[in-house]
Amino acid sequence: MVHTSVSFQASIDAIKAALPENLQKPRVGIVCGSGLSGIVDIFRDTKLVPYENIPGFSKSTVQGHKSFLAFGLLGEGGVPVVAMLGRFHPYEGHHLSSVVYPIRVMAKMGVKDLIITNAAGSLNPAIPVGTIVVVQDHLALPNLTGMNPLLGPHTDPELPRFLPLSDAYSPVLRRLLFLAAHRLQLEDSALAEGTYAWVSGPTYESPAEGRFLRRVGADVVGMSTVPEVLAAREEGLNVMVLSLVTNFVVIPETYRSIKEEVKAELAGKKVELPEAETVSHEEVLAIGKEKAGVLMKLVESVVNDL
Ligand SMILES: O=P(O)(O)O[C@@H]1C[C@H](O)[C@@H](CO)O1
Ligand code: HPA
Repeated sequence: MVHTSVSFQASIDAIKAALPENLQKPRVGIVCGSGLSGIVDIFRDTKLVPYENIPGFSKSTVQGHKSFLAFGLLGEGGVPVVAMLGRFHPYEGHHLSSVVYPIRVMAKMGVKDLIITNAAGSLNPAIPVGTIVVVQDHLALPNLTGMNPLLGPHTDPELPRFLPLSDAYSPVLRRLLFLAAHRLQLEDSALAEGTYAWVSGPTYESPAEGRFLRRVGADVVGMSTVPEVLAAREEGLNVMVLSLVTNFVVIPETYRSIKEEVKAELAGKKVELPEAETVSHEEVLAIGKEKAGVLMKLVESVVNDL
C-alpha cells in the first residue's frame, strides 16, 4: 500500500469523526506489546476506534493483540492519549510502511511523546524473566541489510532524508521512568537498561543466533518496535521503549553430542535424554499478564509528569 498525505488525512478524518472534541488531539502515544493492552482499563472517557474503520490501517492477527486505537485521558492531569491495542509485525505479512502507518498518523494528530512496549526474550543472564528493560539502543540486522521502513522515495520535504539514530531513545523520558519507579517503590531489580535486537521472526532464535546476538551486544530480542521507533523519530517524536522480559533465549553453553551418546549407547551405557528447552508464545503472554500492572503504573506515572 502506498501512503500519501491524502491517505493520512482520510485516516485522521475517520478517526476524528468517531471522537468527542476533548480526545481529538492526543499528546502521548502508547504502543501495546503482546498481552500488554490492559492499560486501556485505566483511561478515562475511553473511546475505542476499530482499525477496520480507519482507512490505511491493517488488522493485527497475533494472539494477545487487538485491533483498536484507544483514546482517553490518563493520569491525574487527564492527559489526552492514544494507545494502539495491537500492533503490526512484518512476519504477519504486513509491508513495513503499513507497520509504521499508525505511528505516522499519531504524529500527524499531534502526539509528541511515544511510549512503546513489547515482550522480549532475554539474552543477558543478569536480566531475568519479569524485568522491564528500558531500552537505550537497538541492534537491527534487518535495517542494516535492506529491511528498513524508511527506504524509498523521499516524498515529504518536512522529514529528514538521513535520520541519525544516536539519540533515538529519549534520555528525558527515561529519566522520568526511573523517577516514576522510585515513586512507586519498585525494587532496583525490577528495571534494567539494555539494547534491543530486532529480528523479523516469526521463528524464535536458534541457539547459534541467540549466542551471536548476545556477543554483538544485545540484551533482549524481539520481533517488533524498531520500525516504529524509526518512523517516530523521522516524524520528530520523543521515544521511550519498555521491553518486558517474558523468557530467556535458549543459549546452551555446550551442545548435546548425539555422536558421543550413540558411542556410549553402543558401549552398553544407559543414555539419559535431556528435556529440550523451548520458548512459546503462550509463555510470553502469561508473563505479560502477570507483569502488565507494573508496566501500566509506570506508563501512567510518566505521562502524568510530562
Ligand atoms: O508485539 P511484541 O513485540 O510485544 O510481540 C512479541 C514478539 C512476537 O510478536 C511475539 C512472540 O511471542 O511476542
Ligand atoms: N525472541 C524473539 N521475540 C520474542 C521473544 C524471543 O525470545 N520473546 C518474546 N518475543
